[in-house]
Amino acid sequence: MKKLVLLRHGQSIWNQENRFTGWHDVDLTDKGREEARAAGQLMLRHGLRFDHAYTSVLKRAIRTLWIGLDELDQMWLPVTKAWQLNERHYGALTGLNKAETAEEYGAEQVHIWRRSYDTPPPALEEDSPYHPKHDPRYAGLQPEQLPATESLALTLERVLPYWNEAIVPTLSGCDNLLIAAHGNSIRALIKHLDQLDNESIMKVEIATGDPLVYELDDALNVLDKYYLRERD
Ligand SMILES: O=C(O)[C@@H](CO)OP(=O)(O)O
Repeated sequence: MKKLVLLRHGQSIWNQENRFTGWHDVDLTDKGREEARAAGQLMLRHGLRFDHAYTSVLKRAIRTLWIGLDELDQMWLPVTKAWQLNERHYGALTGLNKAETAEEYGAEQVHIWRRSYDTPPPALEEDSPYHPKHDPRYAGLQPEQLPATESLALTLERVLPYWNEAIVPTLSGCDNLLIAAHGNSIRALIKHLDQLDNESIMKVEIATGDPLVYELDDALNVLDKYYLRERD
């Protein structure tokens, strides 16, 4: 039996400030580091050790992974960083306060932007400093690969090919894999793994620093799924 653990990063500075974040590269708060440490300790207590780890190219996920692996004494682990595991791009909402945006546009509209399956937020202008074309970490990508906004559906369109082409071959050849990522890139993976329809995935929320375990057979069929804290 294989184990796949999905771990959302600990609280970030913009989570704390209640700002739309997406691809903006904001770090963890002290609380976020503590959440990452607690997640690592929880995995340690349950005897989890990994053969490989994946994360995004955003420091809140990378640092959560580092802290978790440090707790497991597995800092030596091979790690693959992939932009495809980034948070969904929040478009022109990036940096805005979520409560103030709800006051301006209405709670219903903001809920549609945040949780509808296929309605993306308004797109970023190309000259916005938040546009990924200005960020050297994406210099190797084609212009059409760089999002100016993303719905969950569009996020899935880049997460799923990466899952199939990169993660599945790795997972097929090992026992235990850790993915440290983001609320919406993890929701995209969950939609695929649990075969949820577009309606059901809207209700799925992912907490920070809360390891979610999938037990899989050799063909990567899901045998069981649980939050590790439920078994603590
Ligand atoms: O701001 C973001 O990038 C995400 C995750 O914090 O927010 P939401 O909860 O709206 O998906």
